[in-house]
Amino acid sequence: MKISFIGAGSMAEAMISGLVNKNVVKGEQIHVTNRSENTRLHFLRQKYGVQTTYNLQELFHQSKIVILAVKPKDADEALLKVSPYIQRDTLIISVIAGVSISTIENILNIHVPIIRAMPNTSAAIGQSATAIAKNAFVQDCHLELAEALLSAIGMTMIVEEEKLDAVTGLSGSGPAYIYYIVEAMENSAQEIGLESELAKKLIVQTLLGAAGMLNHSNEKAENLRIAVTSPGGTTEAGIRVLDRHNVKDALINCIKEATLQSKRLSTQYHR
Ligand SMILES: NC(=O)C1=CN([C@@H]2O[C@H](COP(=O)(O)OP(=O)(O)OC[C@H]3O[C@@H](n4cnc5c(N)ncnc54)[C@H](O)[C@@H]3O)[C@@H](O)[C@H]2O)C=CC1
Ligand SMILES: O=C(O)[C@@H]1CCC=N1
Repeated sequence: MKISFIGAGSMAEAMISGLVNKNVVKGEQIHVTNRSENTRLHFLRQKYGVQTTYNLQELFHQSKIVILAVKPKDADEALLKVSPYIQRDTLIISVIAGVSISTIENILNIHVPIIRAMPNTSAAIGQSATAIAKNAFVQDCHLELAEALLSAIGMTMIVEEEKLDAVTGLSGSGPAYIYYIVEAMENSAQEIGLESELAKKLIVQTLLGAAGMLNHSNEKAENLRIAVTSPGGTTEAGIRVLDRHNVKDALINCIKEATLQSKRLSTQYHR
């Protein structure tokens, strides 16, 4: 099976890394192109053994799956460029945020199966939370193919396309919110007198443990938080500061704003 990537940035690399490291396909079965940065293609070739080219005919020849991984602003140009090479039985998987299936259909102007997916960068270690939506030309065999591929980079769920803006705001961007919190934890470590290496280990295990608790216990996050918070204790003192700064509201607004931005992009790039 040959898989072609249009776009060779962070998301493409996360997916390539997940696919190759989980042995779903060999590196040489993956073909990659980007706009013009040959050094980036060279890097991916060296690291994952993928094939790279700027010859689109070669890229698409016998390619069963084409993964679109360019930025929303470049979608129009990239789709126009590749449209002459798309065959009716090519499965298109787009991870482009905020570009609707109908926009892709309108630009490609050919009846092809299209799956719009919203993964996140944890795909690199097989831990993406991915939601997918499909167009009318997607048959069971295409869905099976997409799920087999995407399950190698994490968990996949099928949703209505209208939910993908919210998915983008919540879990597509989600890793960044967590890293933002970790940055704050790392910064504080210095000030409270913990060396960065020790702090990093403690932080990462704390995240893994909390994620494991959320995954394996039947308790809601709120109850798990309450269980940590002894009356008159340290957590209570810390969380009081978060509440004073309305951090929960800020996070809620952050996710709503990211969702809105996905909707704005959909309008901006609608064709
Ligand atoms: N980075 C992330 O966490 C996630 C990103 N996405 C989506 O994935 C897409 C890619 O994001 P990143 O990898 O972060 O972007 P990036 O900027 O790292 O990579 C974009 C790639 O597209 C290539 N490109 C641009 N125009 C092109 C053209 N006309 N023909 C061929 N290649 C072209 C660039 O050369 C570059 O390799 C975006 O649409 C983003 O919304 C989706 C989920 C998560
Ligand atoms: O920031 C972005 O636009 C992309 C989509 C989800 C994560 N990164």
